[in-house]
Amino acid sequence: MKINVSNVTKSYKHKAALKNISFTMEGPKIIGLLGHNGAGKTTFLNLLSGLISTTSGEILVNGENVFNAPSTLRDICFVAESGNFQEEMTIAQTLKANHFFYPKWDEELAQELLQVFALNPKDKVRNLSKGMVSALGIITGFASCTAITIFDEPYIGLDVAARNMFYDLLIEQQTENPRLFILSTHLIDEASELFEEIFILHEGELLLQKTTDEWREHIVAVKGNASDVERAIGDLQVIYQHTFMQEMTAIVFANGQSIEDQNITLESVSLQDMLVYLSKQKVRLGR
Ligand SMILES: Nc1ncnc2c1ncn2[C@@H]1O[C@H](COP(=O)(O)OP(=O)(O)OP(=O)(O)O)[C@@H](O)[C@H]1O
Repeated sequence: MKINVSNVTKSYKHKAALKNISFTMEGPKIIGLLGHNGAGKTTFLNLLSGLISTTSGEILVNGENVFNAPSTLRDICFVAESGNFQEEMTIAQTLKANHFFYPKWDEELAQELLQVFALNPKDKVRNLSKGMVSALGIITGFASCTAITIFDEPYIGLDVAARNMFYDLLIEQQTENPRLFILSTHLIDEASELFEEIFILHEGELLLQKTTDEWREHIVAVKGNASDVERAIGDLQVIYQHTFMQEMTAIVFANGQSIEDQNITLESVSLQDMLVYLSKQKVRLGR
């Protein structure tokens, strides 16, 4: 499955939620779609799922525009943050409707996960707690077996044990039935080990698209005396820089170049920190 995003802008009245972004996503893979509040993540996911249209530019899924080829939507399951279920339906009816819509639906898995998350199929959606709605979303996403499965903040209201269950399922499903999973979450440190590729949006722009290996290899924190750090980093792209009492920390994009100096130390940068640094400085590292 390949998603081509070309020059996409989405404006709501006078506000541009996405500003001329272009990139590709290709699966099977687990992708982390990250960004602070209002970055444009949900807007992008709504566009990809054909729920709203672009102001300009286009999104193609395997060469097809989802608006021109509605059948493509049967291969995209978007589990929205708010839980996009009908309040008056029971859990059983909700799953049945999804079974009907998604051609590759795995009913056995759906039944198994109902037990795992201890949901009663007879309960109405309107009477479920937030965590139960999240669990229903998780069941729907996995059982849909769609080539593109999207989870937007899938675990609101779920405790750590249930979240860990979600992570385990994600790994298990990616092994048994590989697909393109897009996971948008604010719990970055918790989920960062799962991601194979990372996209960071900020104020409607794409600041970073890197595989996890690229990010780990190329983005480093250089620490030491300010003059030593400056000499060591030379003309490397600086993402963030902070000096306190002559001690400097510079987060740099090394892009394969080695950084050497006896008096400096090199440290890895967590994904959570990188998101903060990139957004603060609005540095764009794209592809
Ligand atoms: N229906 C809408 N009408 C007007 N503005 C909107 C609408 N939906 C989103 N926006 C605006 O577009 C911008 C991007 O919102 P979006 O929900 O895509 O961000 P997000 O990255 O998903 O944020 P969060 O992490 O808080 O869910 C925000 O400024 C938001 O206020």
